[in-house]
Amino acid sequence: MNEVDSGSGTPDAVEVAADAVRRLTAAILESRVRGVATPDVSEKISVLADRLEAVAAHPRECVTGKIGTHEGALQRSPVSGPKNPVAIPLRFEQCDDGSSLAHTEFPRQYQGPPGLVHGGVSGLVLDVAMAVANSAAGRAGVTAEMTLRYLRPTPLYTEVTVRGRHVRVEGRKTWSQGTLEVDGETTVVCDGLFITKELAL
Ligand SMILES: CCCCCCCCCCCCCCCC(=O)SCCNC(=O)CCNC(=O)[C@H](O)C(C)(C)COP(=O)(O)OP(=O)(O)OC[C@H]1O[C@@H](n2cnc3c(N)ncnc32)[C@H](O)[C@@H]1OP(=O)(O)O
Repeated sequence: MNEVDSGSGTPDAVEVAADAVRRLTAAILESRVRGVATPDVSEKISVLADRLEAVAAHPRECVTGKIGTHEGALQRSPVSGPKNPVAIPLRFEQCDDGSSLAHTEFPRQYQGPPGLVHGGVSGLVLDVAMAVANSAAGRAGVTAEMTLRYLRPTPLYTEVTVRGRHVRVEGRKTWSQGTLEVDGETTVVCDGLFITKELAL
């Protein structure tokens, strides 16, 4: 089993900052924070945001490369990216049979119904799990269709196993399947159709 490249091993300053923002996001959502989120704390956070925004490149300058191949795609991904503060982040491994595998716990910021993972977030994660398996099979492409079946609730702060596998191909079409599992039980199944396409971004 190989870890799919989603980080350098030793976190760099951006990864450390992204992780701190992730913790901040979860903490801001906690009701207990209301008492300490004084104007002073809020102002400090806003000052930092202003400072970084002032030196950040325009978003359009950041987008480079081709889908499935460009360096850092997984590092900046909204699912697996250690450099992306909105990412969980998930560390995918590629199994010997080509499927993708990751283990995670979803924190508060991914909540849908109380205590449960938002269904759209499950879809987001499974899209990437399938895309990683497709890329490993040399079938990078874009998502054309996803059908999600929510079989059981997926709880927050509980270990969730994420799997993606490549099912079959026909011309430019690739069918794949992804699952979320908790305690060995499948909570969400996603069937996806991907169309092979190189994106010149
Ligand atoms: C070692 C491992 C390292 C891995 C390291 C890298 C990992 C890297 C991970 C990155 C993870 C990012 C994963 C994000 C994945 C997204 O989020 S992609 C973003 C969401 N998707 C999109 O934006 C797609 C938008 N749609 C489009 O661009 C176009 O509609 C499409 C899908 C490309 C199709 O357009 P097209 O190229 O003109 O193709 P077209 O000729 O219309 O159709 C081709 C065939 O597909 C069929 N088709 C097209 N659309 C559909 C549809 N919606 N439903 C059913 N059939 C369809 C057509 O009927 C046609 O079938 P045939 O006639 O050939 O039988």
